[in-house]
Amino acid sequence: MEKTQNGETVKEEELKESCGGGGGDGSICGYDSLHCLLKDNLDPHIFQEVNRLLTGLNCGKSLQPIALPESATSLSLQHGFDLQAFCFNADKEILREPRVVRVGVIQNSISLPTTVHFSDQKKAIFNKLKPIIDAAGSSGVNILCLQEAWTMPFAFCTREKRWCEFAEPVNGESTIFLQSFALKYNMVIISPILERDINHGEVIWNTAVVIGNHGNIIGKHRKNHIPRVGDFNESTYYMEGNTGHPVFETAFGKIAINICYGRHHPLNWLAFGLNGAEIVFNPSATVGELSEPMWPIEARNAAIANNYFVASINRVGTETFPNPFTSGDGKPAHADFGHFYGSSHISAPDASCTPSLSRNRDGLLITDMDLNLCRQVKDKWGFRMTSRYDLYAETLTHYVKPDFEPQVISDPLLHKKSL
Ligand SMILES: NC(=O)NCCC(=O)O
Repeated sequence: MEKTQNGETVKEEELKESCGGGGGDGSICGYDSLHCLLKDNLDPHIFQEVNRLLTGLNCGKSLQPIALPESATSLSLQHGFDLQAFCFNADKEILREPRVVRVGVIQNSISLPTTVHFSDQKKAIFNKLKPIIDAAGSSGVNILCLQEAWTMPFAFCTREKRWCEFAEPVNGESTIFLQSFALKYNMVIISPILERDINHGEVIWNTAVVIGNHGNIIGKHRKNHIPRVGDFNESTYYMEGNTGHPVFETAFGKIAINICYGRHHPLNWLAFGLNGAEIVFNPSATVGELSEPMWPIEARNAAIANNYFVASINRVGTETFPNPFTSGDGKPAHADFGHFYGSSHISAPDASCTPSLSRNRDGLLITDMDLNLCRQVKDKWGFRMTSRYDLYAETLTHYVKPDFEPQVISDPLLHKKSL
């Protein structure tokens, strides 16, 4: 039997080949994303309704795409990266002007096999990113964020210490590389790297460096929560961060970075919100088998609960390592981490969200966001006002004490034998 796929007729067997998440090419049944799959296969009026439920409405409408300059679209065609752009509006206010900021996020696969010389691997990633950053810059992006540990393969599954050689100081090679783009395009750039802290015994951290639009280093944030799940053996390499929950006040708004696994921790999201973040970036590296059903939910929920925008970024592709490793689950040793499913997207405080970038291709997602929306949603829903922080402060104060006992009221009849 034959079916339609991306507008073309294909055999049903071929379609099945690329389904099931783990399907050969990493696509979703041959489609870049769930959004593309639904759009191509549903009647337009049914798709409109499904889309309303899946991605919400912003100021009463589905998100509108933005037209980008030809310089950006031609770079995406020439280099084969997904390029999408949308606009989040806010209501017009009487006293405040709109505060529209253009935000970009980049997802990418590594560029060379993990067996080649480390400096060649790093250089190849730099070269791959150049045209994507140029597309962002020439589109007028104000704040750009790259994916977690973007300079390297996500080698932490191996537990081999040699990958520590990818670590660099905050003012190292990758920062110098990005500073020139920040200056050229008047753009704030968030650069998540494996950091080596030279002044403190050469300790390694998982860090996001915030580069200002003048090419200056504004500061850094270190990943607060380190995964101990599946093949994410990151605690072998670095410790929980010691930078708290900083919000960086930039020329384009107040931003924060919640690095990858931190997205599973609602208090982590809350703390960035309490410090006044308007946009929280979540640079990540995660694989389909582990987290894909959680991916569209957690970021969106954080945006809603904390009245800020969330930009979620995940790398793409399957990375294979020289030596097989085990997952400690009794299954055979293997040499790849599984498929990093991309699907970067942006969520707004009003529960609307963009479609995702591709599941298997590099991509640049650009959104205009009117930051006035954050306060408008606060005023409408009153989450901050009704939050009862004093109540929870008390609960947590008790909980962290060694003599804490859970507040449980048992039914006195629970253990009585029935007559
Ligand atoms: N990089 C990272 O923290 N990954 C953990 C896996 C997950 O949170 O999905």
